Amino acid sequence: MELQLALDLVDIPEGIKLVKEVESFIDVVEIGTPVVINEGLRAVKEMKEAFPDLKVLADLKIMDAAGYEVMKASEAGADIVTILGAAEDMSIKGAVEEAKKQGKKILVDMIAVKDIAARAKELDEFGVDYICVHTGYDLQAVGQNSFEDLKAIKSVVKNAKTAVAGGIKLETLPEVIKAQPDLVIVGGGITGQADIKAAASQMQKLIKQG
Ligand SMILES: O=C(CO)[C@H](O)[C@H](O)COP(=O)(O)O
Repeated sequence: MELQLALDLVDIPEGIKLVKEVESFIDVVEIGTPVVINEGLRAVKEMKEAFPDLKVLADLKIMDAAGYEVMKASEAGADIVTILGAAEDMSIKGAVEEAKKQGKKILVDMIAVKDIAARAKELDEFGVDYICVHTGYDLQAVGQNSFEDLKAIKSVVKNAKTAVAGGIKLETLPEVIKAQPDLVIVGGGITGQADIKAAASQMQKLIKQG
């Protein structure tokens, strides 16, 4: 099980400063969608240059023109690129094909997908690398989480790794770990804490205990 730190509400210098503090506790650093919108793929490039040993995920949430966008994110240094599970099958296949060509990985974000289990089964057959259940900020605000969706994809996915994101905190991490995802994605649960280092370190400890 790996830990991914999601950076959503920072600029590039703030992001790099933050990662310096928690570098040894995380496996993947995510350049979140708002950061890509504000800073462009330059954020991916500068993060990879600053931390060549960390995997960098570009959270592009691709919906169309997937091959091209995966190519651009890969050129910027991304190791993993995200596409939406709601995208057309052709787009998902295009993303997988380009990622394979570039030696990169595709993570499918299942945000807003209604029949999670059925779509996860299809995506798994397309050869995606990760399938991620995700409760976005708007549904977190009304008290939702992704624990049941994680169990649902775990029961159907045979090849892809599974991931979970959306409002995970130190207190809820044990319940997430029980479902045994391959990748746990945490943003505010680390970046919003008074002691960022302690939060990341405690999370890594729980994840390592499995
Ligand atoms: O992709 C995202 C929002 O669309 C976030 O990066 C993801 O939800 C993790 O952040 P948090 O733990 O703060 O919810």
